[in-house]
Amino acid sequence: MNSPVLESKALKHASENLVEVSDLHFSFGSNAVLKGVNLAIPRGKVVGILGVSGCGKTTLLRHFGGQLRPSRGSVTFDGQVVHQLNNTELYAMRRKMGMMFQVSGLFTDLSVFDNIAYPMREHTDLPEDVIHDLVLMKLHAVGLRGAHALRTSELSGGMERRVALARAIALDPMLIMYDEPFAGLDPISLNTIANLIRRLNDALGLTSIVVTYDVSESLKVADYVYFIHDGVVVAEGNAAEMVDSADPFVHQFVHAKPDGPVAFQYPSRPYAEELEIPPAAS
Ligand SMILES: Nc1ncnc2c1ncn2[C@@H]1O[C@H](COP(=O)(O)OP(=O)(O)OP(=O)(O)O)[C@@H](O)[C@H]1O
Repeated sequence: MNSPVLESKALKHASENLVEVSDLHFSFGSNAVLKGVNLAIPRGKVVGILGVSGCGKTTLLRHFGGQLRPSRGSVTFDGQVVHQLNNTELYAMRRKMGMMFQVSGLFTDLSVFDNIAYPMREHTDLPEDVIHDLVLMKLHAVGLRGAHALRTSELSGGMERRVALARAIALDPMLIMYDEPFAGLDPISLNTIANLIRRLNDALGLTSIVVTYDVSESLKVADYVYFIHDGVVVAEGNAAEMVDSADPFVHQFVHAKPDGPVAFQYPSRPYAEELEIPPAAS
């Protein structure tokens, strides 16, 4: 039996992490995407989840919100095992999570104001005058209070993403998940989004997960990063540890080397065999 000291340490550890992923497995048909992911997201931190395109980052995020069900292992959010929740519990849990995707998903026929007000009107009984003030506060936080009357078609890509960010924090979530928040942005907008991720996390007491293939940006904003490759976590650490890491995978990724553990060449037969060159006579 565990000693009380060990037990209390284990409990303390559990409560320090808002999300815990344990031995997570998931396949799309015969395509095994997650093959035993283990990671923890501590409360109050910005955590980066990095990996090449197609390595399963989005699939992992979809387990956090319970949109996908693991074939083995589990995701625990705020002490609750996500795949064990019933629909009502799942719905309540999702209200504690905000999401911002690469594609903003804003309603194009609504104004900026109404896009932010939408989740408040849908999920709360707040009176309109309170919603009005809250929407302006959320827009102010992303620097776009003055843009509240614009239609989303009038926004630049960077502004659109900031509106999506304001909407993601509309219901004061505990956790905010960003899926490729930097993709396709010009350098200034990219910096703005990166700064906002950090500032909002700290000012609002959030926990943030940034899923991306953009190593340099994520190392600037994240307290801690995990590298995913071939369905498992292959490296983890803080930004400084990752920059100095001698691990071949991390080195390739951080220094953007075209070849390394992630091969430039798609797997193939030996060149000589393919070109049908006969072996040299001995
Ligand atoms: N709905 C789906 N049905 C079948 N296969 C899928 C589905 N969604 C993703 N996949 C496959 O699962 C694997 C992981 O995809 P996923 O989108 O999670 O990767 P990712 O790391 O987020 O990539 P990206 O950075 O390009 O978005 C890929 O091989 C992809 O083709």
